[in-house]
Amino acid sequence: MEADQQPFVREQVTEEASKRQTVYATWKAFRWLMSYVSRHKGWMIVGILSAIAAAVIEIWTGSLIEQLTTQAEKGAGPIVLQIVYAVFVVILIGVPAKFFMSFGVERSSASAVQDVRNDVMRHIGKLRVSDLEKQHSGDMLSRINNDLQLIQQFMIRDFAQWFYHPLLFIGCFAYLIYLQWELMLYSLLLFPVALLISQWIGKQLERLTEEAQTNMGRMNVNLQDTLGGMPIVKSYLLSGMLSRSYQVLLQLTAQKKLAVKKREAWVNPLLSTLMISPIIFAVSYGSYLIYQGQLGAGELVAFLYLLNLCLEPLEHIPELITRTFEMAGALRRVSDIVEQSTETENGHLIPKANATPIEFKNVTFGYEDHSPILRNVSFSVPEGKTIALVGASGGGKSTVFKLVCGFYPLPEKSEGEIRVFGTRIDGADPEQLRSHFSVVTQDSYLFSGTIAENIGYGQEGASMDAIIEAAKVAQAHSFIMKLSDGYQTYVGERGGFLSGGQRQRIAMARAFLKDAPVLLLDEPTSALDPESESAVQKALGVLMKQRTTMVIAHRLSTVQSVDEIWVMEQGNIVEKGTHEQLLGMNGLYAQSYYQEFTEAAERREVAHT
Ligand SMILES: Nc1ncnc2c1ncn2[C@@H]1O[C@H](COP(=O)(O)OP(=O)(O)OP(=O)(O)O)[C@@H](O)[C@H]1O
Repeated sequence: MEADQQPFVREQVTEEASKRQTVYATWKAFRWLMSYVSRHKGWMIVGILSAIAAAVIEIWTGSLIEQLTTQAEKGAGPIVLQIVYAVFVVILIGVPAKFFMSFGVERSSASAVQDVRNDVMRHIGKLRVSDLEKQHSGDMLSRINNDLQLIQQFMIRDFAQWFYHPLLFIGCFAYLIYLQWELMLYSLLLFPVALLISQWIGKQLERLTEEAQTNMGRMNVNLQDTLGGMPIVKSYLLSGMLSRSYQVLLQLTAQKKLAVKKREAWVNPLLSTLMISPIIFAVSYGSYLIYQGQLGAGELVAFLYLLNLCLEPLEHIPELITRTFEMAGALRRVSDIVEQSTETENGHLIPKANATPIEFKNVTFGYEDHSPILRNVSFSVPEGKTIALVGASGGGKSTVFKLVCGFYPLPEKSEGEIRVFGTRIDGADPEQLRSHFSVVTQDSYLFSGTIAENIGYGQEGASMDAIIEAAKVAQAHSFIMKLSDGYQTYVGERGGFLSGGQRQRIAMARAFLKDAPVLLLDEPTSALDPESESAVQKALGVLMKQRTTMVIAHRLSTVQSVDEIWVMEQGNIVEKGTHEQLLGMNGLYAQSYYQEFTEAAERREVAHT
């Protein structure tokens, strides 16, 4: 029996622990948000003080009305008139108080949320590539757009109400207790029930909203995949499948949102009814007291006015609680982003004179701890030389580049080290590190914008002359000039309006402009037709001159003239030498070379027949 109960107990314990974690995460996220609000505390203080003033003015008006009815009952005409004037004056003072309550909090909250957006974006820019690769950009977008929108709405619409309504309630409540404590307590008989219901529902709404927001993130992921991979989606007839999964997510999100609305729909009328109950109780019991001669009719009128004031916040507070719970879920999802650790920024990477540009010493690395991709790799790339990395797919060639650029750190307990210009790169400033490299990959990324802008990204503030010069060296100038808008031609999303060869030459021009001492080329010509390839090869030849270069290549014919070729096999460098030396070794390189040579000859023969 005890053994049977154990899993149940364990489940309860983990549920308790996860609840505690959620509460802690919410509290931390809220403190994080408040740190932004405190940067704009001037207007926030104006807003909060005005909220307090507005609440005090409301209570003051109630107290004047109570005096008014009492004096009217006594027949004190002149005093009554004075009180009526006083009521008007106090009401007029209340108008600016309410304006500054809304405006002060809105102004400070809007600025705070703007800072949050900026900081979240900056933080994303500093996240580790290794962590970013594990998340989908669509989900990230959803957090930045949908979740931050929810937080913004809460801050602007609801935050000030948290100062105004509770204070109004406490003030009115205390005053009513002072006036007629017995009548007040009878009136509020059913009130705790309303508060309990709204708190219970609030928690459900928080959970449902978080689930709906998570689903919206997934919908974004789906949408981005569909739009981003449209040619593949269409050619593999995937649009039906993708739209079905979008529909499922949409339905799930709609269900969650409907569940939120359903709860609100039945709880709000119930709460409104419970809200009116104090008035009904007060009128009934108050009439009885008048009948008993213990209360004047005027006193009851004043009591009802103040009770109504007291109920106004109680009508809003449950709604405020539910919206706060809704916002808490979104806040946790946004603050999750800034909780993720960023790349180190403290170290410096200052090139030492005559130091080797790239050096690996006993580097063992795996994306997962248990399966190494590189095994005890050591090498150094001499200054001004060109080294080609070749080998079978999956051997770890691109991983070498990712490590050199510091995208993935070596494990802490690793005995290996990577040095760039003599300095260990772990702990080095990532921007300083990457300033030493120009990277050109197989599918170079072009940003939405013009050709000039895309080349200009190579060097901040580059002049148009420098951009044109770089394009000329990259063999791109002549095709750019043939385009209707020349350098101002819009390249489309990811450079979709240009051909593969044109995109590569623009990427090459960008690399020229960067003018970094080391070139990392990851199969820059493998996706090109022979004509584009020869143009890109020509550009590469100029780019590589007097620079240290590492080039990854699949086709061995493209790297025969480099200074040295290194063959990678299952995470090791197994052969090193010039093209001739490697052929002489008659090893893996020679086998691959002759196979490629034979295949090319066969293809030529087929083409001739
Ligand atoms: N981000 C990643 N997370 C997990 N595993 C990865 C990641 N990137 C690469 N790998 C794995 O590491 C191994 C080496 O990949 P790498 O890209 O370095 O090989 P490669 O020699 O450049 O291959 P190719 O010539 O096909 O580009 C592969 O088994 C690959 O699946």
